[in-house]
Amino acid sequence: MPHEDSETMMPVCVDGGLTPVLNALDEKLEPDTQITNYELAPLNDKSLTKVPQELEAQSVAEEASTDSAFEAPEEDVDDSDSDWSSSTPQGLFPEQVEVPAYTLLNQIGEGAFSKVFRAVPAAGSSRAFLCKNYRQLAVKVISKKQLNSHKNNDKSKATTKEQVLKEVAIHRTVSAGENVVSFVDFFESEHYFFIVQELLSGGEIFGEIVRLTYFSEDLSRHVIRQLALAVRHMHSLGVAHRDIKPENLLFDPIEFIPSPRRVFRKSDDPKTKEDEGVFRPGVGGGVIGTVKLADFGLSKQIYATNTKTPCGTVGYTAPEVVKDERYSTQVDMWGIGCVLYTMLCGFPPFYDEKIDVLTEKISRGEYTFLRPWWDEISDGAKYAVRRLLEVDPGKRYDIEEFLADPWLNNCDSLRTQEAAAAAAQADAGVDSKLKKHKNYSMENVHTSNKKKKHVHRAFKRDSSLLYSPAAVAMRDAFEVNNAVQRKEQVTRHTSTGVKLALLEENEEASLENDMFQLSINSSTILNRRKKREVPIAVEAAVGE
Ligand SMILES: Nc1ncnc2c1ncn2[C@@H]1O[C@H](COP(=O)(O)OP(=O)(O)OP(=O)(O)O)[C@@H](O)[C@H]1O
Repeated sequence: MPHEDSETMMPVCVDGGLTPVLNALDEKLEPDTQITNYELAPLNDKSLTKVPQELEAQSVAEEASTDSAFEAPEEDVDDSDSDWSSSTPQGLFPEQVEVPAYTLLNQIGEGAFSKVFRAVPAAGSSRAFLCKNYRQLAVKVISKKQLNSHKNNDKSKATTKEQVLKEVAIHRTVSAGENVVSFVDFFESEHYFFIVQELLSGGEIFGEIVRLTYFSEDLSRHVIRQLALAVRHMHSLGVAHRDIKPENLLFDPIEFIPSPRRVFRKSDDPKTKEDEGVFRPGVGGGVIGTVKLADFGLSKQIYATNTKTPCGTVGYTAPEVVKDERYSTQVDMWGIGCVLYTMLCGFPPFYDEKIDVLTEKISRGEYTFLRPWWDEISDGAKYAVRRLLEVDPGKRYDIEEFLADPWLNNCDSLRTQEAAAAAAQADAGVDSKLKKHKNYSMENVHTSNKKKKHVHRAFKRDSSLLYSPAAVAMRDAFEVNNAVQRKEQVTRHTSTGVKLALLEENEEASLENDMFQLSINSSTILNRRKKREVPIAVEAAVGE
């Protein structure tokens, strides 16, 4: 039942909102315990099947003495030198001491306050049962010290913990979506928060765009459709992701099958353009199979699904407010448009070295289908991009409209001969189709099921590509773009006089941060990047 408090007009989250979940999480916090294990009641079918109730039974602190019916994962075969397949830790990580339930194998990603590790449930631990469903996992480790050093007053400290809990609550809420990275586990230790998720071993779609410079229409459609399905799931639950970008799209790799006949666009340099490989309808193209949406750090519940009432606004349910709230999810449609544009041509729709100019271009929706890069891209694809990059959120495609778009529903076309040949090759046996790709170190990864000896691939990408000036510029463009979109949403609320009760404190803080980032108008992206702490490799690349 919705909780209404029309007298006080206090922002109380309605039934189905996240506040009850957060409160429940908060009550579980025991400040004096070294490791806090949150009891997370499953919120969806997927987490029910993948995170059984045993998860709640034991404290992670009890690991050493736990005598569980642990079925040790079978050893991998011939994978000792592989980053993505080895079950041997590739170092002793300081974080490991505080997470005995999982064995951290190697670091695979990094965020502003976090590191992400490939991991396995520790033998004999209370999480060992997870081996049945997950051969490997991704453990996001958020450093409390780094979080807190970002802010310097007590109120903000509380806010940052709240932000982490909110990310967890939202991730759990949306985790059942087919194309959403599954949530597995969450707990806190003295120095860290740990968010455990399913592992997508291909890494980020971002890396593939950089490597291939652009995707064919077939491959773009394959990726964007899966992103759209993830977004539909989130929107159906009243949640907006608000940070859609190629870095937050992860994929499971498939075997690479080289194109028997390369087709180049006139803007390509045949000497340097990487082969995308054969596209197989229903499977994927290049090395990209299943695609899933990750990172719910900026996600927000917009409305409760049962009432469609704006979340956090009680006693204020005028139709225009509800309409406006629903428009909030339209931020994601803009994000989908930017990702689609970028995949099709290899560069983002909005870019300028000066942030104030870039901000202006984004606000006005000023982009073009630049020649010669867009010359050979179909009108159907351009139409879809146009409908997504519509400045007025009311006119912009919503998720259902996009999923019905003719171009998106064009059957995965072309190259049927190649697809048939690929299928024949696949039938001929696994080993014969393993092809060496020059930009990858390819490793065979054997699953724990020795009977099937199913082989899939893990890839090590040439990381220098990820810090090339073009790659850094693309990252920056998405970062600024998403911040502008979030800001526009709030500005629209304010200017239409709509009550901003939905802006919780932590969101105001992040908004301020966005505003700060965008208010340094005279900065160029280059200067701004230098002001932040960035990896040395980025600086080096920029300095070239
Ligand atoms: N489930 C996963 N499987 C594989 N890799 C992952 C997974 N989750 C995260 N990563 C890798 O770690 C990176 C950082 O993760 P994530 O985006 O969740 O961290 P973050 O702290 O929210 O980052 P940011 O500061 O950019 O928002 C991802 O971009 C990805 O490369």
